[in-house]
Amino acid sequence: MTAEIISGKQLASDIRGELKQEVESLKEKGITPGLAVILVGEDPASQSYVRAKEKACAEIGIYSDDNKLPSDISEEKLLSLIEEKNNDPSIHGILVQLPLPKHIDEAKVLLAVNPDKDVDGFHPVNVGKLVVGQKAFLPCTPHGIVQMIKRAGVQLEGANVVIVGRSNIVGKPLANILMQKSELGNATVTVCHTRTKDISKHTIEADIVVAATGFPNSVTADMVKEGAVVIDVGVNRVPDDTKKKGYRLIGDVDFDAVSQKASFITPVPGGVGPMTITMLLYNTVDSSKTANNIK
Ligand SMILES: Nc1nc2c(c(=O)[nH]1)N[C@@H](CN(C=O)c1ccc(C(=O)N[C@@H](CCC(=O)O)C(=O)O)cc1)CN2
Repeated sequence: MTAEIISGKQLASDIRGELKQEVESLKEKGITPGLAVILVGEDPASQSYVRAKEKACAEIGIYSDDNKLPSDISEEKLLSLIEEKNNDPSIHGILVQLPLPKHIDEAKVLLAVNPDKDVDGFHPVNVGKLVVGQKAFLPCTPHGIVQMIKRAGVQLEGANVVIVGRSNIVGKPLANILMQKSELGNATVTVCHTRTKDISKHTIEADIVVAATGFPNSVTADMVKEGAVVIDVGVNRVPDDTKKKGYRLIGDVDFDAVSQKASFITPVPGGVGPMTITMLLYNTVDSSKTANNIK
């Protein structure tokens, strides 16, 4: 079997087209969705994600308020910038790019964002709402993954999903979305992690495998069953002198071998990554509508 590729790039472009139209009609009502983007430090990957987010905002007409802070900024100054954005009515979404430098307490920073502007869905209030099945901002990567699975026509209801990775950004929220009694859920979910005794024992039974380990080739062909759907969340930079940037990107999945066995697979680049940014745009537009009592 050769897997069908689920193109996150294509799906992202379709959804961004829909969002662009929605933003145009909001603007006719005098509403411009606004996103505050906060980047601390000079991590090259974070800089590139933030640039991509700002570009995506510009493309669909969202106002992006760009805040680049030095890596040695104090926690106090960062918290006061967040407070300023919490109180700014032109801002409907606030995102603090992660990871933060070691001297800043990430939990404290995420707690400082007004939950109503928390378009990353990382505030404990939104995390809690998701767990108990209340309406909340869904974290962007998990939401993007679920949209890719659904729009590929893959049945989630009753599916056995195995997520490899238990991060707060991907593994845990994805498990919670997929467990919901909703159209985005009704799956049976297993989360594997570094202390799982035999990861293959779980993945080999899965209808859908999500690899979010942060390590290249951590999901191999012998770990997945024939016809499984495989979603690759990894973005790993591998040195490559033949590339202009000096590296190439690979995921967490052994793509060539696994795509000979899977029914659907996501590529890296061009898979989950572009959907992460798209769902951020979606949450920002949604937040601007909620702030203006528009359904
Ligand atoms: N505040 C947040 N911080 C982080 C998040 C997040 O959702 N919110 N997620 C990740 C990084 N991330 C978004 O911020 C992200 C990762 C990857 C991509 C992406 O488009 N990847 C491309 C390749 C891009 C490249 O050339 O490097 C792809 O996979 O095709 C977008 C966003 C951690 N931090």
